[in-house]
Parts: sequence; C-alpha cells; structure tokens
Amino acid sequence: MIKVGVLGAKGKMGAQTCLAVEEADDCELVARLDQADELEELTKAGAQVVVDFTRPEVVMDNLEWCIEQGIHAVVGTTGFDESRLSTLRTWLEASPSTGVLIAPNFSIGAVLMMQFAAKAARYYESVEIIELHHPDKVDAPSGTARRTAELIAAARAEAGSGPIPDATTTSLDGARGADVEGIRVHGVRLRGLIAHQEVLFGDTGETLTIRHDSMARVSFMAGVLLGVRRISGTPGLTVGLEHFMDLD
Ligand SMILES: NC(=O)C1=CN([C@@H]2O[C@H](COP(=O)(O)OP(=O)(O)OC[C@H]3O[C@@H](n4cnc5c(N)ncnc54)[C@H](OP(=O)(O)O)[C@@H]3O)[C@@H](O)[C@H]2O)C=CC1
Ligand SMILES: O=C(O)C1=N[C@H](C(=O)O)C[C@H](O)C1
Repeated sequence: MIKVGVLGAKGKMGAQTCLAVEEADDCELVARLDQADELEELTKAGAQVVVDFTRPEVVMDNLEWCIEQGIHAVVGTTGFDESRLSTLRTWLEASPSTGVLIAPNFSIGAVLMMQFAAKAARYYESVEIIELHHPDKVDAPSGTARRTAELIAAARAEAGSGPIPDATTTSLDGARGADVEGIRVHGVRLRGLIAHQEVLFGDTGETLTIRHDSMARVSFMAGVLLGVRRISGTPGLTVGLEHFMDLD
C-alpha cells in the first residue's frame, strides 16, 4: 500500500484526489491537509507520497519541506517556470532518492494533445493557442497552455522555423493574447467550463486544430494515480506525465 497525503484537500482538485486515492486498491489516504494545517501531520501519518493541488504562491514552500523529509511529491499546482524547476533540482540533489513529478496536466488526453501539438509544430508556419477554463481559476495563461507553447517553441527552434507571421501594428492591450516564447496564447474564462484547449496550426490553404476537453475533474485522476504509483521509483525531477506513459 502506498501511503498518500493530499495538500489542498478541501479544494476542487484536492477533494477529487482524496476520493480517487481512497478508491484505489493499492493506496491508503493517510493525511488530508489544507490551508490551516501543519505539514508535520504528513510525517506523523507516515505519508510516502504527497499530492499537491494548492496554489502557485505556496507550492514551493510545501515542496522544500517534503524534499527535506524525503517524501515523494506528485504536483498538479501551476506556476512552474525554469527558475522554479532549477531550484527544485538543487533541493533534490541534497535528497537523491526523492522523486518529484511536476505535471502541468494529469488528463491523459491533454498530455496526448500536447504531444500531438509538438509533433505537428514543425510543419506549420502559423500557430496560436486558445485555453478555456472555469472563471474560478486564479492564473492565466494556464499551466497547460504555457507548457504547450514551450513544447511547440522548442520543436520550431529545432526545425529552424522562422518567425510566426503577424502584421499587427496597432492593437488594444491583450488583443493578441500573451506571448509565451513567441507563441500567442489566448485565455477564456467562462462559467460552465472546466478545462479546455485548442491548438490552431495554419499554413497556405489549410489549418489543423487539435482540441482537448476535460468535462469533469475525474478526468485528471487516472494521471494522478499513475504519478503516485511511479514516483517512488523515479528519483529526481520529472516534468510532464508523458514520461510515465511509455509513449515511444
Ligand atoms: N495539473 C493538473 O492536471 C491540474 C492542475 N490544477 C491546478 O491545481 C491548483 C489547484 O486547483 P483547484 O483545486 O482548482 O484550486 P482550489 O482553489 O479549489 O483549491 C486549492 C486549495 O488549496 C488550499 N491551500 C491554499 N494554501 C494552502 C497551503 N499552504 N497548504 C495546503 N492547502 C492550501 C486552498 O485553501 P484556500 O481556498 O483557503 O486558499 C484550497 O482549498 C491550481 O494551480 C490549478 O491550476 C487544476 C486542475 C488540474
Ligand atoms: O485550474 C484548473 O482548473 C486547471 N489547471 C491546470 C492548468 O493551469 O493548466 C490544468 C487544467 O487546465 C485545469
């Protein structure tokens, strides 16, 4: 049995994760912590793996503490840029048997959407990303959109692609979206939505649209459990659930 603690347990994703862990035959939910709780409860409960669905402003403190204790972490919280990832690698060097998975999106379909987009990137002159989420989301663009843009930008750089054409010379602030490594990312916040993304590719005479929809938060749970099962055997930092999906 894998002893699992959940951080952000009263939140939308944390609550869903507690249910999924309780239902999994090979996992035991030993701690459910939220804002007011002490991290020490994790060690008292003997947690081996922590799942973090909190907030970008608190997740690094949580991870520093978990890594110091040698507790593996499966992280869905957003807000990871290269500087944060580099800090995690430094902390993990001092705790070499500990594993941390940072997964911008745990939905299997969303991971495939990102991989398909990265594969398509080299063939198209134009690309833009539209991410659509529920209006309670605090960060924009989404972690998934940022990661998708990074993967596309890396594929375009490797292929020697030129700049994306855009003749705009006058515009209102925000009209062309955010610039993530040269890729335009547009955000929609709409009651009724959960998590959705379109990646639009274009070239002369054709377009390709790759779209993924999470219609319920249960869609993230297979990925969360995959991370929980694999992380203790994967020391160091892993970025992206695709590394646990045997895609190649
Ligand atoms: N990777 C993925 O597949 C997914 C990632 N996410 C990401 O996960 C994060 C959480 O999303 P969501 O569940 O919708 O957000 P919620 O706001 O519903 O939940 C966050 C929870 O964390 C609590 N919290 C805040 N600070 C702490 C702390 N220091 N320790 C423990 N708990 C704390 C919050 O309490 P309070 O409300 O009192 O602040 C709240 O209960 C976001 O970054 C989101 O983007 C979401 C869906 C999927
Ligand atoms: O806040 C959310 O809801 C989600 N957050 C993640 C993100 O920012 O990409 C994953 C998913 O899109 C849902």
